[in-house]
Amino acid sequence: MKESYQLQFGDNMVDKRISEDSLPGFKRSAQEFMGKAQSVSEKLMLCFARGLGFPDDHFIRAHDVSHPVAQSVLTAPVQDSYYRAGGTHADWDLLTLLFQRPGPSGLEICPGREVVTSFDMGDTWTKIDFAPGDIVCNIGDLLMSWSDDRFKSTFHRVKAPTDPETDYYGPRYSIAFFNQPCTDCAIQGPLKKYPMVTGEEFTRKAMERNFAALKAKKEQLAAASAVVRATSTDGLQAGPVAVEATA
Ligand SMILES: O=C(O)CCC(=O)C(=O)O
Ligand SMILES: [Fe+2]
Repeated sequence: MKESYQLQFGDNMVDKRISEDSLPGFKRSAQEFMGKAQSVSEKLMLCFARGLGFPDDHFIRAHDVSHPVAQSVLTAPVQDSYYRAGGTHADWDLLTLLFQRPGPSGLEICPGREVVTSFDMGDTWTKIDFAPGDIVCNIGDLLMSWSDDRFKSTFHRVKAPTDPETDYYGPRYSIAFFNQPCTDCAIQGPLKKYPMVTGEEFTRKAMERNFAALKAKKEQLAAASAVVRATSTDGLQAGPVAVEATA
């Protein structure tokens, strides 16, 4: 089971906040946390902008604080599934900051992944262990596109525990801070490899692509399990025939 609570800056949260009565102090500490996550993001945005030859505030202006979404994700282990949080994916935003306490494992990344492999077949995964105070920063598809593919988005997954010796089986809490672009910003890399799109167009297309990929993956899994069912049914039918033959 996976449960998540989403927080945003500004008016988007009016009427959606957990009330002060039910969780005293939560609003204040959540806002403080988001402000800090935003300022870490802006420092990174400045570095990436400089690296690409853009003005220092190029990405910062395109990520007005009324747009980013911080998503707090609570996941409990699904022991019979290879995937836990949402399967293999790259985020579609500019940068994602990941926060979690040391201990609960699961996050794995695939650095330098060759895009030629289909989804995660044959990929090599690296486990990420968090030390106290660590923040993991994943590059998203938006930065990949905005850098003319110079910075590759990070494929990652949260894997279900399979090894009692090394894996964590308890409830898993993590916070992802997604830096999503303003709807009206103009997105194009310095080399103009891709046509210019607005933040709204980029996000809409990324969502469409992700949902199509998810649908294709589900269909592929359904087809694979149909083959397994058919094979095991064949096996059952072969049993009595063999018994009859030997009887
Ligand atoms: O829970 C995590 O560590 C990662 C979550 C994630 O990849 C996502 O929400 O996009
Ligand atoms: Fe992610």
